[in-house]
Amino acid sequence: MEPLVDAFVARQQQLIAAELDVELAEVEAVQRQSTPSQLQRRGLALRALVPTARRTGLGGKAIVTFELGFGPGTRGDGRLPAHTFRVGDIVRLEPDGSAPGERSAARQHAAAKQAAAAAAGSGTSPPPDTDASGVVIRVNDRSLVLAFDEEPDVVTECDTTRRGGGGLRMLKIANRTTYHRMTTAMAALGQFVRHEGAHALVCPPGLVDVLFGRAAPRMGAVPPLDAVAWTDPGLNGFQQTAVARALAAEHLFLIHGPPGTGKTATCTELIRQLVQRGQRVLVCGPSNISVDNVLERLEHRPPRAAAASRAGSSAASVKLGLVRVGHPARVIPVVRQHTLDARLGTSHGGGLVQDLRAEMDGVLAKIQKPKHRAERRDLWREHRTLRKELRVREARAVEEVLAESQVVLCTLSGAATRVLRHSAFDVVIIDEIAQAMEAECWIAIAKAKKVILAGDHCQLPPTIKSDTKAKAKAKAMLRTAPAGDGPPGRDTATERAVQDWASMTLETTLFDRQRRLHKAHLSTLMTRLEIQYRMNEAIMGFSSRQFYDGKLQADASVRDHVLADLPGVARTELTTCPLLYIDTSHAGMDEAREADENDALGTESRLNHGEADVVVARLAALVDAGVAPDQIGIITPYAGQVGVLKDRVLDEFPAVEISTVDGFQGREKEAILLSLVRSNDTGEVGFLSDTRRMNVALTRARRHLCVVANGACIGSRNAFLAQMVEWLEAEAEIEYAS
Ligand SMILES: Nc1ncnc2c1ncn2[C@@H]1O[C@H](COP(=O)(O)OP(=O)(O)OP(=O)(O)O)[C@@H](O)[C@H]1O
Repeated sequence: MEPLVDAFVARQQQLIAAELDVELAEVEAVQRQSTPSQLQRRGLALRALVPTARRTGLGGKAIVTFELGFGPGTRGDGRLPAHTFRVGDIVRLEPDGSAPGERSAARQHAAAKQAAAAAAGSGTSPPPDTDASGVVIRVNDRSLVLAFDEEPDVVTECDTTRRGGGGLRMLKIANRTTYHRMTTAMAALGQFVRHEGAHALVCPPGLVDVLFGRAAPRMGAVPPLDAVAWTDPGLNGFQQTAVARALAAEHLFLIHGPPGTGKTATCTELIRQLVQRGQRVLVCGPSNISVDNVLERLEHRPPRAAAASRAGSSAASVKLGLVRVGHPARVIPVVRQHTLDARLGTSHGGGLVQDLRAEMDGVLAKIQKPKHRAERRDLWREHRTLRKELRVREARAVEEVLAESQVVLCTLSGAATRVLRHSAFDVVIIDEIAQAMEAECWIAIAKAKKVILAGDHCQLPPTIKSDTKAKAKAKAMLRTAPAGDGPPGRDTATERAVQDWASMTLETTLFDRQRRLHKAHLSTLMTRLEIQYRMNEAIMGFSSRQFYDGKLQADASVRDHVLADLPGVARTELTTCPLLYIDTSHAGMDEAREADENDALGTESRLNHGEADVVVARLAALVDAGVAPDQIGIITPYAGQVGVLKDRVLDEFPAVEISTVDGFQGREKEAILLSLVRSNDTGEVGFLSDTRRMNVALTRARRHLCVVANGACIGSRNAFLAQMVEWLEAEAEIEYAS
C-alpha cells in the first residue's frame, strides 16, 4: 500500500507543479511583454487607483475600496475603464510608477517552487505570499473592493502621498492557493499511509484501501425503496435506488448523472436522508456554483414535495442546519444568508465579534487622518492587538455555528480553510466530480469516513493548461519505464499501478479512477440515473446511443416539448422542430484562423464568418417567432467564433447568451444554436474530436437544437463525427446553406 500511494502522491505533486508553472508563465509572459497602458487597454490592469474606504471583515481581514484617482487612464467621470477583473480574482497592487510585474514575476516563480518543495516535504508550511496581493470581493463601474489579510504598505503609503502624485496599479496574478492546498493534501495522504503522526486525515484506513483498490467496496443492507420516508416523493426509481444504495455503502458510492437526469435532486435527497439519520455531511464541488446549486435546492423544498405534503404524504420536511463556508462575495445572492459570515451575524457569539470589528474600523478611520509616522505606527499596533482578540472570539463563534450545522457546504479547495481545520464529517458528497482534479478531492475526503461521488465522466473533465505537455511526458515515461521487476518491496499489482500513475494526468479524475479500479463491482457501487428532464427525445438520441448505452429516457414532461408550447411563441415550422441541421458543406463557408490577442502563449483560435451569418439569421427567426432572447443560447467550441458572434449579436440582443461549449457545461436553454466552425479541405477537426465536448454541446437544448456545420468536412476523417453527421442526416430537419 505504502509504495503505491507514495508513487501516486509523487506523481500528483509533479503534475500540480507543472500546472502551476504554466499558469505562472502565462501571467508572467503577458506582464513582461506589455507596457502598463497596453495591459490596461487589454483589461488586465487598472491604473491610478487610490484607496477610498476601509473596514474590517471576517477574520480581521482589511477590506479596502479602490477608485480612480488621477493620472493615465482616468477619464474624469470616475468610471473605471473596461477591465476583466472579477470577484474571486487574486490581484497585486504596486506603485503605478514602477515597471509592470517588475518584482512580481520572479518572486511568484520562486514562491511557487518553494511551495512545491515545502509541500513535498512536510506539506504544512504555506507558500510565502507576494506582499501586496488581495482578493477582489466586489466590482462595480466606479470601484473595486479588495480583501487583504493585512493592509499592505503600498496601500497605506498611497494615502500619504495621495496629493503628491502616484496612485496604484492593479494586476491579476495566478492564484496559488488551490495548488498549495492540493499539494498539502497529497503530502498528508502520504503521511497517513506511512503512519506518520502529523497528517490531518480523519478518514478511516478502510476508505483509503478502497480508493486505492486494496479492498473491495462493501455494501450494507440496502433499505427497500418503499420503506424509506422520501422527502421528495417525486424521485424516479433510479434516483431512489441511488439514494438507498448510497445510504447502505460502507465507504464509497458513485452516482452517474447524464445530462438533466436530476443528479443534484438526488444528492439533495441523500443529504436530507443522511441528516434524518443523524449524520454530519460535508457537501463539496469544484466550483462555487456547483456548491450553490445544491444549497439552493436544499433550501427550497421541491414543488413535488410541497404538493405531496399538502396532500398529507409522509414526505417529511427535514430541518437542516446549513452553513456555506466561503467568501459571501463568491456565493450566489439567494443563498447568502447561509454563509458563515451571515450566520455569525445572527449567532450568540456574533454580537461580540461585531463590536470588535466596529472598534477596529474606528482605529482604521483614525489611521487615515494625516498623522506623524510614529502616531500611525501606534495606531497600527492597536489595530493588530484588536485583530488578535477578534480572531480568538471569532474562532469561538465559528465553532458554535459549525457545531449547530449538520450540513456544511464549500468548494473542494474551501474545505482547507482554517475554520474547518478541526471539523470531521460522517459523509462527504462531491458533486460535479468529473470536473474536479483528484488532488482537490482529497482536501475534502481527508475530513470524512465515507465518500459519495456524483458526476458524469462522459462530459468535459477539469480544464488543465499543462495537459498537453503532461500527456507527452507521461507517454515518454511509459515508453522508458522498465518492463521487468520493479524495485524491491513492490508486488506485481503495485508495480502495475505505479506504472499506471505515469500515464495519469490532472484530467484523470477520481471518478474515472474508481470506475476503472472497481470495474467488477460497478453494478452495485454505482447507479446511473437514466430518466432525463431536459431534452425533447429527438435531441437526446445521439448522446444516449454513444455515451449511455442507448438507455437514456426522456421523461413524459419533456419528451415532445417544443418551442411552440411556450407562452407567446407562434406555432411555425421552426418552433415545432426540435432538431435542425443546417449543412454548410457546399456553401464555401471556409474557416479562418485568428491569433487570440489575450493569449500570451500565442494560441490561435478558429472562426467562421459564413456560419456566423447563418446563426444570426436563425436567431432573428427564433426571436421573430416570439422566443425570448434570454431563452436562446449560442455555443461554439472556439473562442474566436464566440468573439465574432458577440460582435454580431449582442448590440441587438444583449440577453442572448454566447459562450464556448466548455463554458456552457452544466447550463441549459430552451433553444441552442451550435456553430461547429471547422470547414477545410483536409478534414481537420481540432478539438471537436473530443467526444465529451460534443456530448456537452449536443445536450444543452431543451426544446430546439440547431446544428450549423460543414458535415462533409467534419465527418470525413473522424469516425465519431461521421456518426454524428449520419444521425443528423437521419433524424433532423435538414437545410442546406448557400
Ligand atoms: N424526479 C424528478 N421529477 C421531475 N423533475 C425532476 C426530477 N428530478 C429532477 N427533475 C428536474 O430535472 C431538472 C434537472 O435536475 P438537476 O438539476 O437535479 O439535474 P442535474 O443532473 O444536476 O443537471 P446537470 O445535467 O446540469 O448536471 C430540474 O429542473 C429538476 O427539477
